[in-house]
Amino acid sequence: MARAPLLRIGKLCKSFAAPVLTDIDLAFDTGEIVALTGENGAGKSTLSKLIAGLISPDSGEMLLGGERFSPRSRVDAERSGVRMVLQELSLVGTLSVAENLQLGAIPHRFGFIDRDAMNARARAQLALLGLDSIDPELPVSELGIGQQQLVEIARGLSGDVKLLILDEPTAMLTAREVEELFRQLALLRGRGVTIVYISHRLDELQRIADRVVVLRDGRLACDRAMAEVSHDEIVRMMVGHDVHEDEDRPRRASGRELLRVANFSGGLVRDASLAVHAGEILGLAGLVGSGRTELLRLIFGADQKSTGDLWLGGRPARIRNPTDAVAQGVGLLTEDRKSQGLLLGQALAMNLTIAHLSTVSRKGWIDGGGEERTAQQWKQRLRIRSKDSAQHVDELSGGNQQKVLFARWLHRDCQVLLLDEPTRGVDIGARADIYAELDALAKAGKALLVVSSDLRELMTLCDRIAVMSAGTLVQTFERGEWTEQALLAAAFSAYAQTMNMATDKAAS
Ligand SMILES: Nc1ncnc2c1ncn2[C@@H]1O[C@H](COP(=O)(O)OP(=O)(O)OP(=O)(O)O)[C@@H](O)[C@H]1O
Repeated sequence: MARAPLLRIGKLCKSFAAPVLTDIDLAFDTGEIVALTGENGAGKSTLSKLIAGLISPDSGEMLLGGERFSPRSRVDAERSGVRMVLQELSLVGTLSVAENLQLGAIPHRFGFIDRDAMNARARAQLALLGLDSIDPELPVSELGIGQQQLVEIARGLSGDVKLLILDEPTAMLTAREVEELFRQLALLRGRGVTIVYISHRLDELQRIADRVVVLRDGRLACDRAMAEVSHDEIVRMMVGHDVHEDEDRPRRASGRELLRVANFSGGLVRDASLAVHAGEILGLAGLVGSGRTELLRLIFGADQKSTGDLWLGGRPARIRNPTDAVAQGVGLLTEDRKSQGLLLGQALAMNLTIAHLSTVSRKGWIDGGGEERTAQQWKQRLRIRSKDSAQHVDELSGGNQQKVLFARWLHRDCQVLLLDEPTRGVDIGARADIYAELDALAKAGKALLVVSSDLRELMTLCDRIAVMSAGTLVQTFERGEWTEQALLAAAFSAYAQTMNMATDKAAS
């Protein structure tokens, strides 16, 4: 007799202003990894939030282990063994790793926090993901962003977990951390945990998942064994057409120098020098934590440099803060869209135009009609999905939020654009759209400096790639010169040197 699935979903529907999920029928078996994918705004997070009790369906039903399952809150779902790790980090930076792991259930003894018990429990939780090297007493803010993401996942593993939903879990992880996560997920599957894995990275899905579920416009477009479907078929089911990315195009012709930095130091960054010319895209590769984001922030004036000189358009310039940067034609698309970029409680239109208010205001007053026309134009051009341009950005899907930030800087029409992980959380079709926009910007004579953890992305987009390692710019490659292996070797080089020095010292 066939075993009943762990979770069965029948005719599930959810609308906000418009239908977001329609008649979803699905079943998840015990101990399988299911890939959940689809375009930005297709309804993946909404489906997961329904399962995890964060929101309630309008109609339809769920059965968990054969019993009716209608969680009224996240805690309610967690009591039944259903947990979700959200796309955005929700850790409290000032609290320790252990405190974050046990928020809401911190052990007490004689009325005082029992730190030994708390740290011991935290160590056991971290060990579940092979994170034995993380000190549970460290404040979370002192961990790199990849490690914070892993702590967030470890938190999802506390208690008795039957079903674990991971929303874009690898967006901020290094290749090594991804491997470790995959190893641990395979172990969890072996122990009978069902894992729903949401991602736009199809290569990862193909490696890890047993089954693939594709949502398209809130409906089920595919539910098949992963081994039966090809990469191209999944893309077609997601976006409705083929998507091609061209890694072999020639180098763009570049013009005069628009940005030069010399001997920049500050934070992690040491003595960094580079130049970007009109019409070219310079990539910044390196491991997570190598100082790429920090370098962009120093250039933009978001962090203060200790040394360094800067030239814009060939002239010496000073950028003391982001306002200075924007006034001088320099924009920064941030990696952490929630804390550093988006105005969450504000309308999409406002978020789009905030960096260039003079285009939508007259005599100091916002021209509502102009703002609306501008917003419509960008919505169409980047295919941003929202009810209307008054919708608050926190109601948009993650990928659509990213497109709003990108549109903001396109609208600002900067001469120099710094982009940190520009396609994070963006679906495959939209990614190709963003590549085309970046290409058009370069062809229009802008200078672009792009940080990405995805080497294939840099190899597709860039004319040159500079590699950072442990805070230093170690090598720059021209298009045609690089290989994936050479870029990786450069990214590891400064760490390898430090290790060799430490080994030599220990030996002598
Ligand atoms: N609280 C809300 N209020 C109004 N609309 C919402 C709300 N939450 C989600 N939506 C809408 O539901 C649709 C589906 O969003 P959802 O976040 O589920 O998409 P997704 O497939 O997870 O996208 P992504 O890949 O970008 O994360 C979007 O159009 C979004 O604007």
